[in-house]
Amino acid sequence: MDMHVRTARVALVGNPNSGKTALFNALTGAHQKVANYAGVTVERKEGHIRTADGRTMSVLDLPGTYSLRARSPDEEVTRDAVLGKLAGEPTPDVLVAVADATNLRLVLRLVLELKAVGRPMVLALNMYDIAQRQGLRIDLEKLRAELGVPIVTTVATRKRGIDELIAAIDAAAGGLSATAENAWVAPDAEALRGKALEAERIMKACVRPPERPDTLTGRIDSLLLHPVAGLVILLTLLFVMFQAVFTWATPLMDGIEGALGMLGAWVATVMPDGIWQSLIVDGLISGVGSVLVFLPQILILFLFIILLEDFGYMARAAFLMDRIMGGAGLHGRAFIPLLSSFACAIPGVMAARVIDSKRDRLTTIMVAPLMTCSARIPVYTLIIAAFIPNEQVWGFASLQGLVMFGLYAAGILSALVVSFVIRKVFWRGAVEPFMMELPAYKTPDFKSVLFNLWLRARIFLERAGRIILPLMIIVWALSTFPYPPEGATQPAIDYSFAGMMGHALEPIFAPIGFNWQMVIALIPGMAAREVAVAALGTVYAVADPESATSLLGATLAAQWSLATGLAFLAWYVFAPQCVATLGVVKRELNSWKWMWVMVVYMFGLAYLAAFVTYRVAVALGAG
Ligand SMILES: Nc1nc2c(ncn2[C@@H]2O[C@H](COP(=O)(O)OP(=O)(O)OP(=O)(O)O)[C@@H](O)[C@H]2O)c(=O)[nH]1
Ligand SMILES: [Mg+2]
Repeated sequence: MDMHVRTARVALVGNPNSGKTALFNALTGAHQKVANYAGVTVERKEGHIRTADGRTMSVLDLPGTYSLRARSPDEEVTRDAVLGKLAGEPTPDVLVAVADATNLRLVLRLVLELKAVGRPMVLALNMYDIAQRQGLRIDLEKLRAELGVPIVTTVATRKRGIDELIAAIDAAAGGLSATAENAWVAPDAEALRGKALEAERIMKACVRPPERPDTLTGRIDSLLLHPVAGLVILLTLLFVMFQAVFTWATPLMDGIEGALGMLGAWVATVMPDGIWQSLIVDGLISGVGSVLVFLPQILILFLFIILLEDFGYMARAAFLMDRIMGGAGLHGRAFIPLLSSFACAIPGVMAARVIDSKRDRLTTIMVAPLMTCSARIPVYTLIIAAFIPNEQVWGFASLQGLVMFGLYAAGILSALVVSFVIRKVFWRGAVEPFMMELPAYKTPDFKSVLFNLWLRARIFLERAGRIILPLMIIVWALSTFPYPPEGATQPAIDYSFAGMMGHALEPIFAPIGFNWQMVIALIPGMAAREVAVAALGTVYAVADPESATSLLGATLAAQWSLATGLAFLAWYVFAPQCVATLGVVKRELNSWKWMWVMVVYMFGLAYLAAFVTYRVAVALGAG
């Protein structure tokens, strides 16, 4: 086959955290997730490069690996992609080995393994900016000669060396025969040792360490990883984060809330009273708007997370938590999936692919949805703002921020307890020690932080449009029709379909203090957690049109007892109210059984927690 007719296929292969995805984004203009810890990418992703003369090549971004002798599911993806064994996918024409230039020792061994595959190869020495800043001297000529592959230096985050890399890939693709067989056979321990020695020799011959070694990382680490000081710093950071979520966001939220209230009032004056006005004001503005208000808080939380990720702190936090997690029976690498679950359990469950042991992976997936995902933020903040007084405690901390902190802590603690129980009940055996490499500290890049934040905002807004909006139209319709009979004495909503459903299910939820309006909200809330907030907005707006233009929080504070509000919070720490997560759990574990185990145990915990909370609160006089 003529290589210049068919598009060449390129695969990016390298150690974890070497910048493969950053390079992929720079080459293709994609926006895949990049973060400063190992194991961010767990799936193959495809994109396209344009060469200088306008042809295209396809590129694969792959999970990081140290060897083609794959151990975990994500590493298998990389091995199979390199060897052309991935279903429906031809062997790549060119392998681009992506190396962290400051950490060549391990990647040289992988390069030697990749050479044995017998494909044309280019070595990208990425993070060259850091290598130069550290004063590391790499003899590129000698390295080229030793390895026998073309070498390009790159700085993926600044898009430096990208054109040169494309040219080198193009040149390597030009000279190949399309049918070359893969010469690779899985190396035995002996062969691997040989490769390691060879890599060591090349390393000595070509790389001279900096004259003044970098002591800053060591100095920062001795503080941040200190068993006592480190934990104090971690807790302080979390504390500041949750305080910020409440204090910084308030003015912005007030602004959005005010604007939505004005919009509703304006629509009410320009549209004639009646069904269309009710749909727009009660269904759309009150429903969807009650969720949109939470955008500032979500962005503040993500700003913290993105900054800490890029700086390289998250891997240190994992290191600090390792003893605690190990004690609870969690695998060291479970930290990454659990961390991702703070954004959303879906990427979290998928990230569990970095765990090689099947049982450890299952345990991690089973507890990942207990981490507080961002869809819970609207629920938590709505209820906290309505029921927890906006007071200072100890003179400096906001009580609302502390409650939020407590809810996050409850999620983490319950994940530890549940995984401990799974270990004790289902299987025993040693937990693998923590083996995550600590990345070098990096100053977060202003532009990419802003960009990541924008991506987050977009996800949130898209969910509001794609999931919440259509559901709110349904909730509105169910709460409006059928109309009450002549001479009805109760509010109209009592006679609607939603009212009937709510009243029918109310007895199940009465023991935990939920009223029928809440029951109605829980049903569409199965689609996604924040939908419950939107549904409450619509249900209360339909029930009392006067309240449509006032704040949902104020309505709830007037209608619910404190005990009910607290029980609702407790419910949301545990309830598995997200069909998308359940779908991903089913797919990743390839098992309906475990998905149902998750549904049952999480609803069980939710009911129990809400029950206890409600009863205790009532007993203390908050009923
Ligand atoms: N200074 C500097 N930072 C870089 C460079 N390339 C990547 N980074 C940063 O290095 C970190 C890791 O980058 P990723 O692209 O996520 O690494 P990866 O190889 O895809 O990692 P995995 O998917 O976990 O295997 C991120 O914080 C990037 O911003 C570079 O050339 N210079
Ligand atoms: Mg990646």
